[in-house]
Amino acid sequence: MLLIKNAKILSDNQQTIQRDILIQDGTIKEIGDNLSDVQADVFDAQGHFLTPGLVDVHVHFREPGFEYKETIQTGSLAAARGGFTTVMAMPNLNPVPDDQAKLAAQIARNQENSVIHVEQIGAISKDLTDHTINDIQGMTEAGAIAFSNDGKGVQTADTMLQAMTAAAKAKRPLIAHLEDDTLLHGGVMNDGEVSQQLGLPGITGLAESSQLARDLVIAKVTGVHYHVAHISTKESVALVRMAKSQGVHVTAEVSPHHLLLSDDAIQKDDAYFKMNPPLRAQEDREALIAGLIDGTIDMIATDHAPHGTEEKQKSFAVAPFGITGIETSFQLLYTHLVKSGLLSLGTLIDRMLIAPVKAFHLDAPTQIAVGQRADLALFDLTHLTTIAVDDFLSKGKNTPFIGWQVYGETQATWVSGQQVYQR
Ligand SMILES: NC(=O)N[C@@H](CC(=O)O)C(=O)O
Ligand SMILES: [Zn+2]
Ligand SMILES: [Zn+2]
Repeated sequence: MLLIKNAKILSDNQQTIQRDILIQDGTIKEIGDNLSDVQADVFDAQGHFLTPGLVDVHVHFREPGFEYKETIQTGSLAAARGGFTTVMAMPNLNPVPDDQAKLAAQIARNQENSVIHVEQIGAISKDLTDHTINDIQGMTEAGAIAFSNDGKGVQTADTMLQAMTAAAKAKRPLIAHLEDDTLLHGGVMNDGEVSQQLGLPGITGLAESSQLARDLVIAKVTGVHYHVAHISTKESVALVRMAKSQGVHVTAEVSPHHLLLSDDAIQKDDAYFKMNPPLRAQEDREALIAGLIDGTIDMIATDHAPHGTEEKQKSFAVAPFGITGIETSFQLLYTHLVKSGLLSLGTLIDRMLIAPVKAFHLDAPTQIAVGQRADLALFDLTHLTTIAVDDFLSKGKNTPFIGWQVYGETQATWVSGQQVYQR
């Protein structure tokens, strides 16, 4: 038994109230004032903010195939340090989980090596590239939570139509990484003034939004739950807003880095700022924040994309796309969206927990209540700390947020009442 004393939790009317929480057999048994239990281990939360563990629908844990970047173990420990207790893992692995047996093996591997809950996303098509649609029904039966070719765009309307039809039939969401290869022209960062100044080839926002427009009309016809990964442009936000108003079953996620940075933050050739989609213009960033506030963008997902330090220290032109993010997301967003007055704490928790659980029908608690599984995270909202790479549990040290000053440091994380992270 575990007794968490003096925790601040969100009340029904979005205020924080101080409570003690008693946990037995992995479940919340009692919530009250001045609880005591002689048999329980006591954890003093010291007035910090306690929430159900956060949920991230977009992470890359790299195992199997790229264990030098991350493993399921290091990725899940990093997630726990970020206050996350449930994540959805992308299938750009080697081998790619693209059939029923491989998907089942990947689920077993996740379960064996992770300290948190990891749901597995299956690949849409063979090797994430050619046009053979995988066995969506078979992988659904093996436990795939959704389907995506993340890392690659689905290039043809025909492939997308087949994939959406199969996913709709299997009642599984289809997650789109939007990227039209014919519009890339070798680009490595956002196409604009900054790319011109740095002499780096640009990626037009049309590579994302034109494919999104195509997908939304196909999604409407098929009735699939269509989810937009890492939305990055103002045109894409407008398209999702319009599609929602027309009853398309569409949801969207935005990453912390697209909310907090734009391409003008890139002042030199530094590949820690290189990710896909790229950091866009200031007006795109503003549209993303507005979309997050009005609910056009349903949720925040980190797109935690760890890479080796050596490969990320290469030039922008050749380094791999992607930044690590799961350990820093809550504190960055709390500091720069909540403390700054743009969002309430309750809305941030909605976008990082409640909305993802609802959209993907995940088995994860969304409130601190008696009978709920004790997946919990404790954050210190009052002390300022500095993001330091030496503190990372992820193998990936590649983030442009190193050195940023933030509130909201994780103090502890529990999964089913078992502590999986302690500051
Ligand atoms: N986001 C990235 O820049 N990279 C991701 C792939 C992806 O999410 O598209 C990766 O796997 O490294
Ligand atoms: Zn992607
Ligand atoms: Zn990704």
